[in-house]
Amino acid sequence: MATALQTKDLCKTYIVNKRQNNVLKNVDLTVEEGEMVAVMGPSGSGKSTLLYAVSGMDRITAGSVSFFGRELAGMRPRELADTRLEEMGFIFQQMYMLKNLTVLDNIILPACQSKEQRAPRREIVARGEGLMRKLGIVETADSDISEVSGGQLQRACICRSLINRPKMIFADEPTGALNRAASDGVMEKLEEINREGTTLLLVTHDVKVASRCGRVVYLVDGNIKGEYTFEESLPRARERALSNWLIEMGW
Ligand SMILES: Nc1ncnc2c1ncn2[C@@H]1O[C@H](COP(=O)(O)OP(=O)(O)OP(=O)(O)O)[C@@H](O)[C@H]1O
Repeated sequence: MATALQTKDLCKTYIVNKRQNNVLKNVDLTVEEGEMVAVMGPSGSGKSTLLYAVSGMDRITAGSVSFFGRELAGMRPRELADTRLEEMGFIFQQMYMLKNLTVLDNIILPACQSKEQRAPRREIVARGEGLMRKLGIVETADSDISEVSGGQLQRACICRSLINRPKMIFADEPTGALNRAASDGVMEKLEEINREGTTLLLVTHDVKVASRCGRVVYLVDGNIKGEYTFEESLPRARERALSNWLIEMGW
């Protein structure tokens, strides 16, 4: 297995109104291929900033981010955009679906933009429908995005994140807008995708969501304060163990 992601002394500073905000401070994080890792931490600790920095969505201030052995900072803008389109998948709490397209058209959009896939539209449509079937939402293919539930829409976002067969998925609060049942359904699918080989890094506030991952990284004030690797196998035991550990971390 390769190392999917590695940061060394990663720093991110925002300057707002001439005031410097050092959000990430020398973060060293390694995610191996095939892992499913949750990032937790207090509000404002820098979780989303970390996710954006390691996925090339935001420029870093100092340090390095290596994605499957390639330095993101060393890439030209076009190469970075192609890497994000072809090799990374993104899932956000806000979903960012285009309102004037159907659910299926939203899902296949990244494949239509892909240079690597270069598949005829009917093949792309078949792949999109196949993913929708797998995620249990194929009946919503031709619906307008305002006509489906939040849980269905988030599953559609997962389909979209998978359409170009990414090596790694980055998810920012993927279940944040969902009720417990819909959240469990989304997490089951993300676990399944992970079992099939896709590496996942996800930010969450939810102990139940994080307890479905293999490892939890705890961020405080822009630094990794600790990490927890699960040894328990039963869901309840995992949740309890993680809750106890989070309390020790000061959560
Ligand atoms: N685009 C931006 N410009 C300026 N400051 C920003 C920007 N994005 C985030 N910040 C600041 O960075 C800090 C960390 O924000 P971030 O969203 O990464 O935290 P978080 O841990 O994800 O928080 P939450 O759990 O509340 O979502 C905050 O002080 C925030 O104000």
